[in-house]
Amino acid sequence: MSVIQVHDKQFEPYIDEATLQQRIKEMGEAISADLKGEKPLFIAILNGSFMFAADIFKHINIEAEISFIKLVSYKGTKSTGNVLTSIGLDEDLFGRTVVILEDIVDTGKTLSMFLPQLIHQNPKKLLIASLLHKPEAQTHPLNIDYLGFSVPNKFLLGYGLDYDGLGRNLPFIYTLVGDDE
Ligand SMILES: O=P(O)(O)OC[C@H]1O[C@H](OP(=O)(O)OP(=O)(O)O)[C@H](O)[C@@H]1O
Ligand code: HPA
Repeated sequence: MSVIQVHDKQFEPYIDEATLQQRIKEMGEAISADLKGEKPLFIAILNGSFMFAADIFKHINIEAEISFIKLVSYKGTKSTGNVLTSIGLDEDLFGRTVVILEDIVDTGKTLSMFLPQLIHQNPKKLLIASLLHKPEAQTHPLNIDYLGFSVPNKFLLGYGLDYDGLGRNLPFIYTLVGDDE
C-alpha cells in the first residue's frame, strides 16, 4: 500500500480494509444484540457516512429501518446564530429507538448542534454510532455509544471522508503525510 496524491496533498494508509471491516462487523453485531426487539431506526448523516452506513447495516441482524439525511447550515437570527437543520427525515421519532450513524466525530459540533432537534421529537432512545472519533479535537461534549476507532487529531481521508470533495471512494482510511501534532 502506497502514498497517494489528492489535490495538492499526499496521504498514506492508516486503517486497512480488513481491520476496518472487522471492526464494523463487531459494531453491527453489538448493536443488534443490544437492540433486539426494538426495531431501531438508523439515521445516517450524509455525505460522509454513506459507506459506513451501507457496511454496518449488513451486520444488523434484527428488524431495523434506515433513513439518510443531510444537514444544512444556515444563518439564523442574531440570537440563534447559525442553525443546523436536516433534510430528508420523514419518520416520526416519537417512542422510537434511534441510532445515528456518523463517519467521524471531530469537534463534536455537528452532532451537538443537531441532536436537540431529534430529542425534541421524544424518541425512546437516541444512540450514536461513529466509526471514528478524535478525542483531542473534541470541543463539544457528546456521548458516543458505539465507536469504531479512537484516532489522533490528524486529517483523515477515504471511506466516505473527503478532502475538498475528493477521496470519498477510497475503500479504507488514509491520513495526511506529515500531519504530526
Ligand atoms: O465533529 P465535527 O467537527 O462537527 O465534524 C464531523 C462532521 O464533519 C463531517 O461532515 P462534513 O460537514 O465535512 O460534511 P460531509 O459529510 O458532507 O463531508 C463528518 O461527516 C461529520 O458530519
Ligand atoms: O479528518 C477529517 N477528514 C475529512 N473530513 C472530516 N470532517 C471532520 N473531520 C474530518
